[in-house]
Amino acid sequence: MYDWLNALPKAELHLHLEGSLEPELLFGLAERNKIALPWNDVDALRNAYNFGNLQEFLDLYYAGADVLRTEQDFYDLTWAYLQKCEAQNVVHTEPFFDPQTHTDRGIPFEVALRGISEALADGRELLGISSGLILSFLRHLSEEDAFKTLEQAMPFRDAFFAVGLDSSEVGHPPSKFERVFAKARAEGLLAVAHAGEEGPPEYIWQALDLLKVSRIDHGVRAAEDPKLIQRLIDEQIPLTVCPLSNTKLCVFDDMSQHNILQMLEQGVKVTVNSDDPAYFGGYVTENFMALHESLGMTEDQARRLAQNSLDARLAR
Ligand SMILES: Nc1ncnc2[nH]cnc12
Ligand SMILES: [Zn+2]
Repeated sequence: MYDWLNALPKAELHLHLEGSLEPELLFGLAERNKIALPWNDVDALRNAYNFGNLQEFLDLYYAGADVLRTEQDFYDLTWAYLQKCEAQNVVHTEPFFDPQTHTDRGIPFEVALRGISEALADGRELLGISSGLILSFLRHLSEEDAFKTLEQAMPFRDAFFAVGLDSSEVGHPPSKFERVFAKARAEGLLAVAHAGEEGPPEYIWQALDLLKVSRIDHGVRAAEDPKLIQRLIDEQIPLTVCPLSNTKLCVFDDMSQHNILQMLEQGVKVTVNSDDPAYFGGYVTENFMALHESLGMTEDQARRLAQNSLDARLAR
């Protein structure tokens, strides 16, 4: 089944580039940039990948991203991810880039963006993988900070097709960024947002009504609100679901409890994605495989999930 799932053409619509930083590359970049790490070796770092919730993961994820310093580092990170895409027949990808993770440490916006954009261009040319980049705001930071980030991005407007919203969800509702998203949309950017990962269904309503998103990232807590589920079905709003992420971050205690196939059968436009594959134990194919092993996902269901991902592409 693994090889069959791997060969299925698919799109990835929920991937944080910083979350694809494998421990081996992390150690390699630390050595190249002469950065001392708090872990003795790759195995010690991997052993730290035990998370009780989203925040515990984010603390390690931001610490890991500190090894990314130069344009070449961002190129290497993105290129390594694209090679995984090629190996798993991911024909199209729409990754997130969180500039604040880097600008707050003194890395210029354009250094990170240039490395990422060059790798995506090479991915198109050399691997035939189409892509579009999402400028994502860190929601634990202020509205003012997000406005500043949007302003920094404007000289590079054409490098992005959408804005997104990620990081610590609870306590940072979409409403906090209503005005920033309005400005981004006025610039012609589309909008997506993480909502209903750890946060309540109300955050999904806000993302739809206040941020006017075209897609919801995660959204698994929509299942608690039948009216919301009906709206997602009626309007065919895609959810970018990340099964291995949800179990690693204890959104579900076990994969056997995941609700993605239930939503699929209800008619919700759900897709399968890897979120932060280096930290959660696998890329897109491993996420599909986990659904097969723990939930009995059939080939027909896998085909529909893959087709949903191709239908839900926003970058052209
Ligand atoms: N799963 C996730 N939720 C929110 N922010 C993130 N940043 C990276 N991964 C994330
Ligand atoms: Zn995410």
